[in-house]
Amino acid sequence: MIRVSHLQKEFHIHQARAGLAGAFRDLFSREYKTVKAVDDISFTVEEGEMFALIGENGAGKSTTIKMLTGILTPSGGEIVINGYVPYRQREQYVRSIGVVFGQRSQLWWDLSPLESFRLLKNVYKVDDAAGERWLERLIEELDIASFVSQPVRKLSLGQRMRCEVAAALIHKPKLLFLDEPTVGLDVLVKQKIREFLRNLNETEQTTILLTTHDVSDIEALCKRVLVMDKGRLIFDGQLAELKEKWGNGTEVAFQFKKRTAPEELRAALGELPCEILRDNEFSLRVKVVRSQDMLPFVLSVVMGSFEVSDVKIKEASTEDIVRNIYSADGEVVSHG
Ligand SMILES: Nc1ncnc2c1ncn2[C@@H]1O[C@H](COP(=O)(O)OP(=O)(O)OP(=O)(O)O)[C@@H](O)[C@H]1O
Repeated sequence: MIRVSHLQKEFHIHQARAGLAGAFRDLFSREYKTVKAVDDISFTVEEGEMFALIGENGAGKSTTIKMLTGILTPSGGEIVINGYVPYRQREQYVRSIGVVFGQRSQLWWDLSPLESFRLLKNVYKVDDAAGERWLERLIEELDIASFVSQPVRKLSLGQRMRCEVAAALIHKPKLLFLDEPTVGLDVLVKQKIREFLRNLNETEQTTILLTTHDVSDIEALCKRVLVMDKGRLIFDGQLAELKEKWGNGTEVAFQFKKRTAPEELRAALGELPCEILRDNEFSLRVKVVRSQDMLPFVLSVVMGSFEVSDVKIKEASTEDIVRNIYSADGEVVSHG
């Protein structure tokens, strides 16, 4: 459905010189700096995938989405989506996609969402019985019936966002882009929107790409995650893999029936690359990095060699991982 190869976008930014003399010189010759907002990224997406594009502020997510939706023309590389090149065949292409940009509305401020939906139906030429049934389904599943006839300016952010999602889907696109769809929303509205998106993906096979700063959006919706940093794609894979790669690993806390020294545990585990931490004489923690391979081994060795009264396994949360991806100074921690 989506094929992106060696995509690039550069911006040329005018750099103002300092002081009055600098401003005077700027009148005659301007200095420009080039910013590589998107720097040679490639990925493909199959129909029906639901995935997240994440990265810290300025990583290049919005620029990427703008190129994918045909708003910006790339400086280099190629994008083919559904057989279209977005920035070249913009008019036909936008009929096949839906877009929700958190900060930009598709709804007319002084009209009710319902009136906006009817106008959009005309624009997209889906003003038939099937289009009407689809709209009714959107209204029901997004639970917006009680306020869909009020002017948009009177709606709360959560109500408006649900209407925005309906507006983006009026023409039943096969591909939906969402840029920060849950930012600023309360937990219940977030849940409603997520449930709706999950169901849409399952029943209609809609391909969904979202950018988000909210880690719980990813946990709830996406198996696949793309991580951008300084314009480059630094990770493309399953959420579970991301946890393995950037998580601090998994920690297993053992409570022993008898006093047990870390050295005894080390002797039992041999050369296994793991860290052993001591809480007290009866409890030790084992930290493993590649948990999928290591964890069963650690459990069987320790349980087989010692008398254990309790075991607790603590996996890194996605929140921890995202925090780990960006170290305190915003640099990406290198993991090979
Ligand atoms: N129109 C523009 N002109 C000049 N520079 C731009 C423009 N748009 C983006 N940039 C620069 O490109 C880089 C990537 O920005 P982009 O908005 O794509 O990042 P982002 O990952 O979406 O960040 P955020 O999470 O803050 O939205 C930044 O350095 C930004 O300053």
